[in-house]
Amino acid sequence: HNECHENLSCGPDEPLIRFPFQLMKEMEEPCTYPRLCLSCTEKNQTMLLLPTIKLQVIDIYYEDQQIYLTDPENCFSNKFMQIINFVQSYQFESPFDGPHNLSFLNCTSAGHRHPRNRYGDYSYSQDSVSCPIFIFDSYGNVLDLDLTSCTKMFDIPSPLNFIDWYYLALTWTKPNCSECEENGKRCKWKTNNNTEGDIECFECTRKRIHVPKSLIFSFTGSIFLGLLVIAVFKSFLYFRRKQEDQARVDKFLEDYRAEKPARFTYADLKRITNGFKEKLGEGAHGSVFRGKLSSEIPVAVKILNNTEGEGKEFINEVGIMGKIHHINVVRLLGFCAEGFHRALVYNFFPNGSLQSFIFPPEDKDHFLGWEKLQHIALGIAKGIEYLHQGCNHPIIHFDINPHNVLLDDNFTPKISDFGLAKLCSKNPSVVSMTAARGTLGYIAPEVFSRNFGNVSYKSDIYSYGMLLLEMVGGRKNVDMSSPEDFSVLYPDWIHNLVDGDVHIHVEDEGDVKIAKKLAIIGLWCIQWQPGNRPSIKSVIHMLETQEENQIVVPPNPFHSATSTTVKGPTSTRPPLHLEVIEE
Ligand SMILES: Nc1ncnc2c1ncn2[C@@H]1O[C@H](COP(=O)(O)OP(=O)(O)OP(=O)(O)O)[C@@H](O)[C@H]1O
Repeated sequence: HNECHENLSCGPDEPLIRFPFQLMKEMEEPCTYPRLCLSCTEKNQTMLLLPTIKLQVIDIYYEDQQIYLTDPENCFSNKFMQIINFVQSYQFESPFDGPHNLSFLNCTSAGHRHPRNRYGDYSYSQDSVSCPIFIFDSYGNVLDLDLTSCTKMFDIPSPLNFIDWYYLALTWTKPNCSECEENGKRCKWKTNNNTEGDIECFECTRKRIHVPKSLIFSFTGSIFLGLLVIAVFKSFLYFRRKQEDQARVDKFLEDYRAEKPARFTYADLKRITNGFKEKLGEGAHGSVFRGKLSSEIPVAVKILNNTEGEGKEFINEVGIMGKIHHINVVRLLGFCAEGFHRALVYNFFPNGSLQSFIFPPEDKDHFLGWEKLQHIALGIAKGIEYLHQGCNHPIIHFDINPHNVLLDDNFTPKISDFGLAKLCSKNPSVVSMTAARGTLGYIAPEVFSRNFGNVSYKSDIYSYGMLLLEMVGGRKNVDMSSPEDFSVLYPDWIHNLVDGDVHIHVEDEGDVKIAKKLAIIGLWCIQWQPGNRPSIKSVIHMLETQEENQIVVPPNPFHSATSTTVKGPTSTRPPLHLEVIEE
């Protein structure tokens, strides 16, 4: 059914096919009343299918409901009865008013002009054998015909019109689509009609996909919402970036201000430490409490005992630490000096001091591992290098020991406790001392007694060496059981380790190398003569670049104070009851 197809036809010059006609395909069910069926030939001719015959369609005028037909075999007389039957049963009429006659002529030879197409091209044919009877319509034009060989058989009144004797013109009365067409509509057979041949009008509009309005609203709504979310997100990012910028500037300003330690009141400290609630530990100079600055920075507040030293420790710490900034040195954030209250405020380090991590390697639960120990040793050395050579005024710490090395979350060591430190002139090779100082076991001999040489930055090297050896051995380097007569235990033991006589617990070969390297460097650092100890730069160089077997093992100071022997355990020790020289 060509209900809406605009351009259905058998070929470019053929009439359009639409209601009430329908295009039949071959093998389709027979065309029965009220259907009017057309088919296409191979030569693209349009054929009207009557029950038993086919007539060629020359033209169809849908507005006038007229169809023009011709017989492809050019012999209407042969099909006259079928055509009459068809016209009557389908209620076709003649388009022209009034009765007229059809004359039947018997011709022995008749030269007819035949239409070849609907535009009036003609061809002549003469086939009086297959079609001896010629039908002549009284309306028709006979001028073109040669009827000399014809004899008239009979005349009959006819409902049909033959135009120019070769067109059959018919008007269909049913179905009548004029009403629908006047309203700009098309018509079609009623789908569930009881009376055959009934039609209904319909609008031939392009098929549209019906999208519910709600769907359109929700679609546009979601697009709008999406755009809104993107806009909000973008502005959120914009403002967050601005905030981050602002935070960066604030942090910079804060850091800039913090270049100099802040001054706190005692009330501030109370607030920071929440009334000195959480005590982290206690040292020789005071107690340390945990606290929090307003900006959520965790801090450790050291309340100094103000009974001794006339505030010297305090001045030392604030004076020195306020000036220095290094990743391996504790940062002094602030201080308090109010009446007799003295306090220092540092960054808080959750891992506490190195002392609490010095364990024998066998103690697997607490031992840090050799790699980490080497990393800590290197960090401390770099901190000392900074103090000795890196800042404006060289600083000798004088109290390097595991208590005064704090560890941050990543076990990066931070040298702390500058209470004994001394700011030196540009050439700190010789320092004047007023008293023996430091922590038992780590104090360089020359600090104890000038018999061993001048006090200098090499004193820190000695303390660092002892710290290294303690890290390797994981136990105390002095026997404190009889303080009157303490004995230095470590170096002898370490020498045995280096010689291979003592075995320490290691996981693999690499660990042995680290342990021996730390031990050898430690031994170099604790040479009795300050001049024999390496500078902290050489220590770093050895730690960073050299293999343990490339470093020469130093002489055993416990074998003889002046001995240059390189190897061999010793049983004799120099007297350790040295007189403290007051300067
Ligand atoms: N910044 C800090 N962060 C975390 N814990 C700290 C901090 N400073 C100190 N502590 C803890 O408080 C303890 C006491 O520290 P303090 O420096 O007063 O004493 P010390 O170094 O152990 O001894 P001394 O003062 O005699 O050298 C330390 O052992 C450490 O555990």
